[in-house]
Amino acid sequence: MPEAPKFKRVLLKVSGEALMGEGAFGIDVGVLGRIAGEAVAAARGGTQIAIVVGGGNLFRGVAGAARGMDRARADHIGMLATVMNAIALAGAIDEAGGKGRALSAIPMEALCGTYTRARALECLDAGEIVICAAGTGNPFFTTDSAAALRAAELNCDALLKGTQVDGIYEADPRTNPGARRFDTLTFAEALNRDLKVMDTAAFALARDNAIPIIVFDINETGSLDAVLAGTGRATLVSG
Ligand SMILES: Nc1ncnc2c1ncn2[C@@H]1O[C@H](COP(=O)(O)OP(=O)(O)OP(=O)(O)O)[C@@H](O)[C@H]1O
Ligand SMILES: O=c1ccn([C@@H]2O[C@H](COP(=O)(O)O)[C@@H](O)[C@H]2O)c(=O)[nH]1
Repeated sequence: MPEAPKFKRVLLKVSGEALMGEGAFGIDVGVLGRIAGEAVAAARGGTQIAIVVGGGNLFRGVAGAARGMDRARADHIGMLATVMNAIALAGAIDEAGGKGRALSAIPMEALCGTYTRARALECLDAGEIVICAAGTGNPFFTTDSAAALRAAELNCDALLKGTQVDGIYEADPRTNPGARRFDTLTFAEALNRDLKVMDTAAFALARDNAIPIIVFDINETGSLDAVLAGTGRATLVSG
């Protein structure tokens, strides 16, 4: 008999930047297909998957604001970037043999469904992979906060942050190659150390709702499967 999945339902945060692959901008269709395939395999294994996708491969509001744009408008553009990624990911999931359902926090019915909690839960229970687009639907937030929010309201067992690094370090490992990596952290430690891998609002929301966060490298083939099996290289934030 196959082993019961460790998690019944998870929220997977897919880094926008990861979708660039080796490129400097945009979507690498090969990377998109691999991530979609891994999500479909996980869903077939019995874990319900809701995804929040970032937009860092296309546009970040803070970058627009730094160049003189109004921050709220820049964030609107950033949220649209996440919708583009969500539509692409839903298509790749369909091509991988699953059913991808993009639901946007900002209604745009010609392109995808509108996110409501009830609709997302209905789709998840029907075995679909739900991609929550447009973040929280509000400027001045990030998709990490959106991931924590959706994880809480969809009663997810864990928030899996699939990013560009294989866990949380004492400082950004991409600019501090000597930084020490943590296998586990408490929420208090993560917040007190002001680790920049995820924003404070996201850590706090996950802590307040007792949702463990697992940070792992989504660029690594098979990493999602390993994390779901509890064997992957990752940092677990809990407590
Ligand atoms: N203490 C730290 N430990 C690990 N990574 C860190 C740390 N501080 C900063 N980082 C950086 O944070 C990045 C992840 O943050 P961020 O959420 O902005 O990007 P992302 O996951 O690629 O999402 P997106 O591209 O969608 O915005 C990592 O790739 C890493 O370089
Ligand atoms: O709730 C949200 C989520 C995101 N944004 C904007 O989108 C971009 C892309 O998201 P990342 O988390 O950086 O990948 C973000 O920079 C914001 O500009 C938002 O406004 N509200």
